[in-house]
Amino acid sequence: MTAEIRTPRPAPQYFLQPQTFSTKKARNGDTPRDTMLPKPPVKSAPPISRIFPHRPSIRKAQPISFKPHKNCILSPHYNTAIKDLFFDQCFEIVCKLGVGSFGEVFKVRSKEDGRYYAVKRSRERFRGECDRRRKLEEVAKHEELPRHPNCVGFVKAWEEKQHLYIQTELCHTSLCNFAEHNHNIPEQIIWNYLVDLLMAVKHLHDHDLVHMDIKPENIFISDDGICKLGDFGLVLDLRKGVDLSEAQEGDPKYLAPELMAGKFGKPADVFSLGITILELASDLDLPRGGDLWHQLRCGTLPEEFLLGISGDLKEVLKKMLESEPSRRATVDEILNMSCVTLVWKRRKREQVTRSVVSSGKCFIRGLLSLLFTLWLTITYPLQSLLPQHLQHTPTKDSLMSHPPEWDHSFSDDDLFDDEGISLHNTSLGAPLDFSSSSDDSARDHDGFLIPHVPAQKACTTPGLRYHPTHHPPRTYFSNSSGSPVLSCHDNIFSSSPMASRSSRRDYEPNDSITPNTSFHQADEDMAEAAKLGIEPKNLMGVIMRQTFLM
Ligand SMILES: Nc1ncnc2c1ncn2[C@@H]1O[C@H](COP(=O)(O)OP(=O)(O)OP(=O)(O)O)[C@@H](O)[C@H]1O
Repeated sequence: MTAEIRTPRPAPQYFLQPQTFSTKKARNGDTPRDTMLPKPPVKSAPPISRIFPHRPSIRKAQPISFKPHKNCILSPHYNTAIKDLFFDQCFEIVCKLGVGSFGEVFKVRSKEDGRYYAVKRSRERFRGECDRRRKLEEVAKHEELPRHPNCVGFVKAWEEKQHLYIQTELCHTSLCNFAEHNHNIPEQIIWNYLVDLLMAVKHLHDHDLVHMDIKPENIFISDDGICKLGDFGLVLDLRKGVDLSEAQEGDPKYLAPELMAGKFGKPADVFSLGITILELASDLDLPRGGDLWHQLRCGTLPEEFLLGISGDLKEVLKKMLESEPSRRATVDEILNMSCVTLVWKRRKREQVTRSVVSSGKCFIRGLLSLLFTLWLTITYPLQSLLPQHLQHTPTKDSLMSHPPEWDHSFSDDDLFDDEGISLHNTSLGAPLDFSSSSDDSARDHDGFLIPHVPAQKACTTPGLRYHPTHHPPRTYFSNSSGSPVLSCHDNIFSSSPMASRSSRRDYEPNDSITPNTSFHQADEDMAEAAKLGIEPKNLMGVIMRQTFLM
């Protein structure tokens, strides 16, 4: 028998490929970064009715929750007798935010609390019970994650007409969109985002959860510039033991090398975050495969990726992109690096300040509502003691059924009251005089009392002519968007913008008019009013209006 002569196997060589990365700036947004992800293949499945012949069709929206004691009422505003979808009944759709492989995401305004949210609606109907269960997994994973300021907050989920809806906190944009439209991002911002994301990943890892799909598309930026981790569809719960048949790896571009060998664990998130930050800092489209892809996973960071990046950031990136998972730094180790700790402490301070401010706002809102209720409780019984014609004080009910009308599309006319008084001219400085209020002519067309305002005190803006009539001047306060939102002295229940335009003003060209008075100004006005002894009724008007606006 002749021995088989074996020639040595050739050493592996990567195919030489044209470079698979380009600068984002060079593309200048002309071509999309990646083509839209393809829809999942539709296998020619038999109709659902044939697979589940006896499955009762669910017509109404069904809440989805995997928490045992969660209140399962979708919304008190939902009328199941109406054919309209729960989504249409309870939300106003503002715009479509984006489309992913799973679904379409809409910016919506909840009719229940008036706040804005993002609602993701699955693109395709459930293709059977298995498909439905798989999609609902995302809800279970999102729900089990404890809340954190650097993770996109989950609100609720429901299914209707074979579609899954997930309502979450609304963010300003995704990191992917941000990077597409912003080049040469200052390193300070990159440090901020890195630390925000490290805090999010730390939160997950502290709960033995692994995200498994960290990439710019799954990272969001809030209105106040905070980076938040989202899309928890692939999260692995290490406490439940990793079932490798269930585990799914994310986008190959951000994939940790050990995942190719089926080693799932926390270091994979560190690597994906490292690639994400490298992409942001270098402004390059990183490769999805090929030579460079392998180089990045062998611990070699090509110099061309690191141009213009500070030494500190390079060091952090090298630790995060270590090829061997056991040698790769953990999130805690990175957070403890002195250059990161500095930013971490600052971001934490900012976080605390933000939460104190928002708690303060909530507290003031609660206090003002309480004050208003107290005021109603005290004044309502007293009213019966007043002569009949003075008994017109609005009740809370009438307030709710006739909320103040805000005119957002205000013109020059709106900056002046009927008598030509600048609305900026805070006439709260003038003490109100109810002495003539017993006269019917001192009531407006709705029958509300109109206080008499002495002209000299009311008109303090030079260059404005004021013709005192029975109408009081107004003070407008602004909301954060700068829209005029309330007027103080005239009765809020009759503050129709149309009524305010009933007569023309006299306007001098050199009038210096500022359309709005800020809340800060409003506080000063209230203090001024208190000094001058303004009636509580008017103060309560101010308080109520502020309560509505907070
Ligand atoms: N909470 C949110 N706030 C603002 N915009 C959002 C929010 N969630 C999603 N979007 C926008 O919608 C787009 C699609 O969302 P998302 O990536 O979550 O969908 P998806 O179907 O889960 O995608 P994929 O599974 O492919 O990651 C995002 O790129 C983003 O622009």
